[in-house]
Order: sequence, then C-alpha cells, then structure tokens
Amino acid sequence: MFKTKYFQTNDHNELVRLITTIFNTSHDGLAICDRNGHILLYNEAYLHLTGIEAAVLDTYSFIEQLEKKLVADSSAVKAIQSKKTYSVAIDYGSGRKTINTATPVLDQNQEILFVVGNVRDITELNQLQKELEDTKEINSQFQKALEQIQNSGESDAQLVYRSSAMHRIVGLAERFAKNDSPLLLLGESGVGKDVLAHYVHQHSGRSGDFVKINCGAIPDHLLESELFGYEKGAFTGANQSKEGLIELAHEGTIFLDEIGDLPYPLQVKLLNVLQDGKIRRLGGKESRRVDMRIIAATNCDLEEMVAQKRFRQDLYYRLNVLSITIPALRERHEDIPALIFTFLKKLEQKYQVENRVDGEALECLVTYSWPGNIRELKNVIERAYHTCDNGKILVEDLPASMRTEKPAPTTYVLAQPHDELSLKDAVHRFEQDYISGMLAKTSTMQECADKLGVNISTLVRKKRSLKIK
Ligand SMILES: Nc1ncnc2c1ncn2[C@@H]1O[C@H](COP(=O)(O)OP(=O)(O)OP(=O)(O)O)[C@@H](O)[C@H]1O
Repeated sequence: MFKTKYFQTNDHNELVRLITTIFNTSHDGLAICDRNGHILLYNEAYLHLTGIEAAVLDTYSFIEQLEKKLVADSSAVKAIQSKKTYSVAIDYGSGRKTINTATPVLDQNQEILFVVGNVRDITELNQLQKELEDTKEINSQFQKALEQIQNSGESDAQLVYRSSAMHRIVGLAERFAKNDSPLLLLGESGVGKDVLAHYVHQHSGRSGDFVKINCGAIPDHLLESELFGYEKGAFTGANQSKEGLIELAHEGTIFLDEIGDLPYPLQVKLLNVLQDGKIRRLGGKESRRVDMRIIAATNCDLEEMVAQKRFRQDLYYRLNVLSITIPALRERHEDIPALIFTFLKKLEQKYQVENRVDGEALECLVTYSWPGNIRELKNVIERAYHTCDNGKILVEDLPASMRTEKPAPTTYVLAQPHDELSLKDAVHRFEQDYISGMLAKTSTMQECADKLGVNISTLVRKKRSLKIK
C-alpha cells in the first residue's frame, strides 16, 4: 500500500472503516483465511461470484470444502500448502468463470498468518475471447475465399460456396465430371448453373473446349446453323463452310443454356446427335463423329413443358440422365458473406479501392431473400461499391426494397374446417401443399424425402399421385 502526503489519519477506527469500505465495495471477491483454511472474512462479491452459501463459508474451512468436493479447486489450499501465491481458473456453478489468486501473509518465522484470496470475474473476458475466436474464424473463412480467388485460373468459372448444400452439390458435380453422360442443371435464374457447368468441364479431364450456347438468346432461324454448322452454298449467303458449335466442342463440353428455349424441330436433331454421336452440317452429305459432353441447363419446369408438348419427352429423358438442382440463394445464406467478399475483392483488384461492408448492411444482405439469386447479389454489391463513401458500404447504399423487406415469418398453416372439403380432399390438399413446399425448400429428392421421413420411392409415388410438378 502506498500513502500520499494527504493521508494523515492515525485514528484506528477511521482506518478500520476505510478498509472495511474498500473490502465491501470491491468488485473482486475477497476471502481471508487462517493457516488452517478457516475463513475469517469475506465480502458480498465473493458470495455473488462463487455462488457459495454463506453458511458453507461459516461452517467449512477451504480444506474441508475441497475434501467434501463442495468446490472444484482452491487456490487458498494450494497457497497454504506451498506458502506461495497461487492462482487457479475456476468455473463456478453460478455460471461465472473466475481467476482465483491466494496470497499467503507470513510472519517472521515464515509461518502463515493469513491467506488473502482474490476472486476475479473473467466471464466477460472469456466472452470477448470467444468473440475474438469467432472473428478469427470468419477471417479465416474470408482468407479461404481469397485463396480460392487467387487459385482459380478462369475468373468467370470460379465457384464460391460455404453452405453444406453447395458442398454436396460440388461433390456431386466432381463425381459427374468424370462421366460422359449428359448432365442437366436445374435451378432458378442466377443461382450459378453456368458457373457449375464450367466447373464440371474443368474437372472432366476433357482436352477440348468448353463451348456455351444460350438457346434463348439466338434467333430460331440462326440457331440451327450455329449449332450444326453449314456447308458452302447450304443457303443464300453461305459463301463458305462453317463449323457448328457442337463440332467446336469436340473432345470438350457443349453447354446448352436455357435448353427449354430450344425450338421443337431442333430438339429432334439434337436428340439424334446425342444418340449417334454424329452431326451433319446444314447442306452437308457426310456425318462427322463428335466426342463431346453435353451439359444442359434451364430454369423452366421441363416436366411441365413435356406435359404441354413443348419439349420432347425423349430428349428430356436423354438429357436428364444425370441432374443437379442448385438451390436458390435464400436457401443457403451461409454462402452470402463469402460471395460478397469475393465480389468486393474483384472490384478492389480492378479499381484499386478497398471498400468494406458495415455490420448492419451485412446483416441486411445476409437476410434478404434474393429473388435474382447470385446475379442480383453481384449487381447490388457492384452498385454499392461505386456509390458508397469513406470506404464503407452502409445500409443506405443498398436498394430501398432490400432495406424494407421483412424476413418471412415461419408459420405453420393449420387447416381450418371448410364446408366444401371432405376430409379426404382436405388431406389430399394438405399433402400436396406440404410436399410441394418441402420440395421447394430442399435441393434434392433425397433431402426432401429425409425431411419428410419417407423413403425416396414413396416421395416419387406421392409426387406423381398428387400431380406435384
Ligand atoms: N457459386 C458462385 N460463386 C461465385 N459467383 C457465382 C456463383 N454462382 C453464380 N455466380 C455469379 O452469379 C452470376 C450468375 O451466375 P450464372 O450465370 O452461372 O447463373 P445461372 O443459374 O446460369 O443463371 P441463368 O439461369 O439466368 O442463366 C454470374 O455472374 C456468376 O459469375
């Protein structure tokens, strides 16, 4: 203890009052015991932090408390035994985590007079430590995302994901990549079908090119010649022969995006190519062998189109040998921070300006429902990157519609009695709604079946009998 010149009290009572006040107002727990561990004094904070009853302190010495396993550990006992200051970390039943330090006070014969015990609450410190660890974890996730950017050769084909749903999908894609069967990629617009098709090609070991054609973007009358090529003189203006995109994909992959838009007459021609592995150019006589892998993608309901006779059933079956449905972004919010980080990193590399997303804005971005999926997220980030100030993207930099969106409440719809519905019809309708809802929420039939607690063949049968699309 240090005294300044202002401390002049010699009054014993005043001194005791002062020390008692210090003792009682201390936020640290204090307990003083003798050389046998009998507790002489303790304060309110000691009771509060340790959760030990006053009656226990009045009855049992520290040594007895330890013997009776009333406490997990005791710094005081250790200090008594060693005659040295001793610290232990203790988790009390009160929920507090503490560091307890016991300091022995020795007489001139080196015998213990007292042991002064101090209990310091480190619960909040632990909380801070945990938050620090969480932050480090997020940091390392971002770091991995960064490595992913740096390691991927072709920037457009880069696939960023963290969610378990996407882990499963990528695993499936890697397995399917080694296969030559057609692959059908399904999912809403902007979920990353194009990116996944690239990924499959990259992992296929095929030496040829990845050739993409958007069946919906090319006018019908040009699509045939683009796909199949033509010979000189095949039609007016065909002054020389030209390879079609299918031929260009020889030994590689052809990616037919928006396959639902392939005109009906061309569907037969494509089916023939798939069956024979040969193509004939427009106006050509000979067939050429093509060794290509077909990946088709659509956000249309091809089964429905087949039912409406807008898509050939035989082609549908041929394309749908292997299929992957990519879930909407709102079903895999875990991917959002890594995607944001990736997009920001790319913008930073391009414009040499570093902008970060502030916490509130990040929360808004993570909870938004993203009807336009990753494409919409990318656009929102790019716009916010260019409009934000002071290196920080704030909520105000996000589109107004995003800021006002309320998270969809999770409600269970309970059937209300309905005069016009028999129980059978009501059950039918309920099953229809419930299964459709679960199908929309899950990314594979297996996952859906698991969630519903039925096997997959039951689910398929139900789907058919309930006419669920
Ligand atoms: N997993 C991902 N990682 C990084 N970027 C992604 C990912 N998925 C999609 N993107 C980006 O989002 C945008 C939309 O992706 P993509 O074109 O692959 O979607 P799509 O499902 O093929 O859409 P559409 O059905 O409209 O053709 C692209 O800019 C793409 O680079």
